[in-house]
Amino acid sequence: MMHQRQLLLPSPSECGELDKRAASIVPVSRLMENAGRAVARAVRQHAAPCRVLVLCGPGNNGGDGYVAARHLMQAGWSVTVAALAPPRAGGPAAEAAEKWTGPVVPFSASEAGRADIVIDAVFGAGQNRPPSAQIVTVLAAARRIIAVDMLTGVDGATGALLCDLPAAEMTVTFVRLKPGHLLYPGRQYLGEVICADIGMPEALIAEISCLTWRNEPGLWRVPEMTAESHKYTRGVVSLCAGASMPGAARLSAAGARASGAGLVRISAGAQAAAFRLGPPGLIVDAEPLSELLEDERRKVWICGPGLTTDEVGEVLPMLLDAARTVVADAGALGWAAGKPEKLKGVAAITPHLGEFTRLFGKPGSDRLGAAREAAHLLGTVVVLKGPDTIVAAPDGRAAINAHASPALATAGSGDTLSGVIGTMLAAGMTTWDGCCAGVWIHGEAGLRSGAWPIAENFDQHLGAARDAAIQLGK
Ligand SMILES: NC(=O)C1=CN([C@@H]2O[C@H](COP(=O)(O)OP(=O)(O)OC[C@H]3O[C@@H](n4cnc5c(N)ncnc54)[C@H](O)[C@@H]3O)[C@@H](O)[C@H]2O)[C@@H](O)CC1
Ligand SMILES: Nc1ncnc2c1ncn2[C@@H]1O[C@H](COP(=O)(O)OP(=O)(O)O)[C@@H](O)[C@H]1O
Ligand SMILES: [K+]
Repeated sequence: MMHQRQLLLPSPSECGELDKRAASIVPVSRLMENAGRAVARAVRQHAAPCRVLVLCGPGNNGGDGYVAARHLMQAGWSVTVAALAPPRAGGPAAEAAEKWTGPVVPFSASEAGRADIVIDAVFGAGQNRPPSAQIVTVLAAARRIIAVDMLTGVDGATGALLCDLPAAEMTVTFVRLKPGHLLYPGRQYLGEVICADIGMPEALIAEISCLTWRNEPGLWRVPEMTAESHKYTRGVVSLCAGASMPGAARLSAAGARASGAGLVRISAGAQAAAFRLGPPGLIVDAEPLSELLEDERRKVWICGPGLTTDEVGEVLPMLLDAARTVVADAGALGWAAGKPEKLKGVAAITPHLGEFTRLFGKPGSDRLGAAREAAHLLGTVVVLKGPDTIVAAPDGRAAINAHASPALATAGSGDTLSGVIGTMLAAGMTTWDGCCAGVWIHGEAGLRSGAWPIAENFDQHLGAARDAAIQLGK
């Protein structure tokens, strides 16, 4: 099982905090030696011996570059170094540069173009502004790039692109991945991302004030079935259905059932007859919602899939008045467009980027920060869906999900997700844990669904996906 601490995604500034604390225990020069050696090892495993140019910046990222160059040369590779600027005198990078005895060439596009592989050690965690045109031109001339810590031009905190970039084949980072390694658009420029252990004391990692994690089992635990389980302990999920888009509510209900809810009931009102033609295990209620809400066992409600904004307006305020745990999706998000405060009181919202924008405005290049702000503003968990789904809690915690597949990008897939999240909450998980687990299980089902699935296919894999989450979380 992954420990929560192993899943931390420190931002570059949190890494700076870590480096400062570490300095009194492990000399930075030793961490740098380990980092550079790890880069050289990764390069040797990745490619056959060839001509390598190491581009070194003035900071510690450049320092790692000088160390990597030395180790590759010692392994018999043909290596040259080009320095953007000399390292700060007296620092660990200057020490590493002094130990470089091989050829130094100009920091130029022609040198980059001559090399078989360019190692980018220009800037890493210290990037605080866009790279100059000179740096962009030199990187663009490279045939193959391997990045040290982070590709120059990708913001490690947000995954935002700071300039036009060629893609790296591989990125070797240290200690922990950073948010920018998982967040798009940066993620698609990093190639394979490897995280090397460089001897940073684990106890120090537990001390930094980082509230961002990779979304994997271990961050949360999914309840198991026990011999005494009954349908109410497994959890009851209720949904509101509408007249015009019955499919969405049915997909959401199917997602809830297939991910292990004990009982799923759909409040269909006048549409009950139509819903009763659906799967026999789905319980369809025709009674008015006010009557259904008298049953206190029906705590968790999904509101939005398949509902028009008018229909949401009729039911969502009633659910909130009755203090239900509400997962608001689709139509419920449209109902609150431009007035997100209408959603105060719901447990979780699950917008895709378009819905998020209609609620809160364009998130800009820092979606992680925007999701956190939205969660804080509403006091609800925000699941900002996409290839790098972000789950943000009002208290500042955030998880980034990389466990998914573009196979999920098919209409109805979001409805399935709201059902899975409903099941996790009905099983007794906290809202934050349940949303994170739901997103991971949905991603796992997508990964198991083969090529080009339709939303209905995910259901067949949700049980196994939940089981995988249980087993991996042990
Ligand atoms: N996290 C860790 O535990 C370790 C990190 N190490 C390395 O240290 C790196 C961080 O080192 P630094 O903090 O020195 O930062 P960088 O080497 O990334 O940047 C150095 C300096 O460049 C300047 N700068 C940033 N963007 C610029 C731009 N676009 N144009 C011009 N100048 C710019 C900054 O002001 C900064 O002072 C990491 O990326 C990693 O490679 C390792 O050496 C050792 C251990
Ligand atoms: N490229 C992708 N890679 C991984 N997951 C994706 C990708 N695109 C979309 N998804 C996931 O698919 C689901 C789509 O949900 P949504 O946009 O609400 O669609 P719909 O409303 O049609 O159901 C979300 O869970 C989202 O995270
Ligand atoms: K770099």
